[in-house]
Amino acid sequence: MPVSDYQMVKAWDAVLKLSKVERGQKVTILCGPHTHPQTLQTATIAAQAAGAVVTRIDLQPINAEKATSRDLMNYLGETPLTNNPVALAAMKNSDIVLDLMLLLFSPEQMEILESGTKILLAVEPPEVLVRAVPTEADRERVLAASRLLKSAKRMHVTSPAGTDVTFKLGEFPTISEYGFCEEPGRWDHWPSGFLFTFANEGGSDGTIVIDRGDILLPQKNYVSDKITMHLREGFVRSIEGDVDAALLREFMEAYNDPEAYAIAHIGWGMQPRCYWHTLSLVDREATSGQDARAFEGNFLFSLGPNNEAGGPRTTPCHLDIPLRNCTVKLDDVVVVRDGKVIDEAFR
Ligand SMILES: O=c1ccc(O)c[nH]1
Repeated sequence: MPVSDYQMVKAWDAVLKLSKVERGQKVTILCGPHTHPQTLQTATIAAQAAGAVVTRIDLQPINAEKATSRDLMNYLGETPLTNNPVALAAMKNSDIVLDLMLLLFSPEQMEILESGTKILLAVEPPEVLVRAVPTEADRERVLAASRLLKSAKRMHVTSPAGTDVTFKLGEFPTISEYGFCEEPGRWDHWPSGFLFTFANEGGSDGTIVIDRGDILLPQKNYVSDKITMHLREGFVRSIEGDVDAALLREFMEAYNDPEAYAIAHIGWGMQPRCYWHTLSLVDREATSGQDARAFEGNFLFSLGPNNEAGGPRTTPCHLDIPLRNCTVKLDDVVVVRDGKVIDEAFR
């Protein structure tokens, strides 16, 4: 559904207020040729209305020859900010960067955050952004769940499709995403509403079955036949199935990088305003798939880089795979049962 400029400005007003953008603060808007013009224009208006000093930095895209699609998360790590000290200095001297370009998982992003600058990623189209404007209640609920995840030593995930996988936890921090940045040095992604940690190095073992209807990102498709992954000591050792499995194998082989098969972040979705079904309604290239990452009750696992959490892996191959109908246990507490979040577990 089309979004009016007025409605999008109001959405940015809410997000900037939740992110504590105050009069006189420095807001830098990072964009590129793929940035949605309405998102850019309304972000600029809302930042000015908040009394901020607004700078727009427009960077040219890179990696076209390396990626196999135009999806923003098809090739991670190197970004247009790599080897650009001018733009990096501007962002390290800002209070908040509104990232309408996508820096995700880049060393430069880490450097900007370490300087105390906040970064809010927002690359979904306006109709998704206004549907999932974040709230304080989202933050409270995700943080309640993250307190449990932070203390867990083991995650066990099962499903009727045949998933039975165990992850050892504790080496890496827990990352909460609720759509705004209220603290210096915080990164978040609007829309979101999910949380994850990273499995201990070498600490993932078992079987993951990607069932019919589960989603592959950045492919942004619902798999039509089961894909079975066998994991041992933190790496996917085999990917079995029919055409979907063959497509996934070739996608990963194209990176020619053994780190692409490493388990990365693992967690679950808690956003009731994001849905499993929306990917069936949109042009795949119009979204980065945040509905799929955030929908309530998914089990989301990823493969590839773990530098975001301080790990050693920076492979550009990054897969996010949300599964339905899973049961997720932390130590002996069930936090998701058959695809339904158990809020009582966090109280
Ligand atoms: O918001 C995001 C997007 C991708 C990802 O892997 C994590 N969080």
